[in-house]
Amino acid sequence: MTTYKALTIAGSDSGGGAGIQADLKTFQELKAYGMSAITAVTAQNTLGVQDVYPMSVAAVEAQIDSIGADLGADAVKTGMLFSSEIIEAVANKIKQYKWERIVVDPVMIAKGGASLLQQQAVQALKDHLLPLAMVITPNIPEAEVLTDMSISNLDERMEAAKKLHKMGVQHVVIKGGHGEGEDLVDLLYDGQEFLYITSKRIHTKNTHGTGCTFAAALTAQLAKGSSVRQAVVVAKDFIQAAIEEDLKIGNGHGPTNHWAYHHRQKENA
Ligand SMILES: Nc1ncnc2c1ncn2[C@@H]1O[C@H](COP(=O)(O)OP(=O)(O)O)[C@@H](O)[C@H]1O
Ligand SMILES: Cc1ncc(COP(=O)(O)OP(=O)(O)O)c(N)n1
Repeated sequence: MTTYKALTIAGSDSGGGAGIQADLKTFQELKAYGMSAITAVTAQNTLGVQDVYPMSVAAVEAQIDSIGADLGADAVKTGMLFSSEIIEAVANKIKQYKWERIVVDPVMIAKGGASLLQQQAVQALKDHLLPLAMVITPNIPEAEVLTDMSISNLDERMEAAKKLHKMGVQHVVIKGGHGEGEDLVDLLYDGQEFLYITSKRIHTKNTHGTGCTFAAALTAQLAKGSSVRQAVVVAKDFIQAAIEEDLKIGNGHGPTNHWAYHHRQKENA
């Protein structure tokens, strides 16, 4: 049996709904072996982010080296990177280990408004990491910051996807959670065609960590050899199940249910 390996380079969420914790749970549910390099520790729960403790660049590099020198990775996801120094170090390590299946989730601001990326680090993301990305998965506000345009309809989202593709990203997924209306569209652009992945909006406040979970599912599928298009479809099914069967824990925006997708697969088998 081949073991497929997925690495997440991201921040830790003590509440377990987003960040490294969401990524590792998702990798496990999709049968990819999960590994991590922690860029920052957040004190966080369903009510918000209480504190952020960034790791040193040396600590981030050392974790990646431990993995690169021994286990290797079939796909890599980046999440909260916090500073331009960490972004540059991560980009250099990705190049050093010649990792190619890279999913960049350009995490900027948590649901409660806490900043997870310093403002001055946006340029470093564009200069150093986007050209290495097989897929980038911004939500609408993140796509607006990266493209310096405002996005209020699907046409503008398509224009933003083209701009991001021109920055060197191979595939762009602009997620639709922050859009308007009952129909929710995640948009995939591969440089030639657009694919619209649609679903009904689920009315719940328990959406903490949806972006991390979606990108982690995508990464797990890429680690197993899926095409980007197939991986996005599975990731959408994974997050849909995780939101539909939310856990109703905590007093704020609760986490999604990372075992719901697998549970459904077993029930339908
Ligand atoms: N209320 C919802 N109902 C159904 N799917 C949702 C809902 N909110 C988010 N999603 C899905 O979760 C994923 C993350 O979306 P989004 O909220 O845009 O990103 P982020 O969590 O990074 O802000 C996307 O696949 C999106 O379609
Ligand atoms: C440590 C950490 N990383 C990323 C996020 C953002 O997660 P996301 O999936 O975008 O979900 P919300 O925070 O917007 O609910 C985070 N909160 N913490």
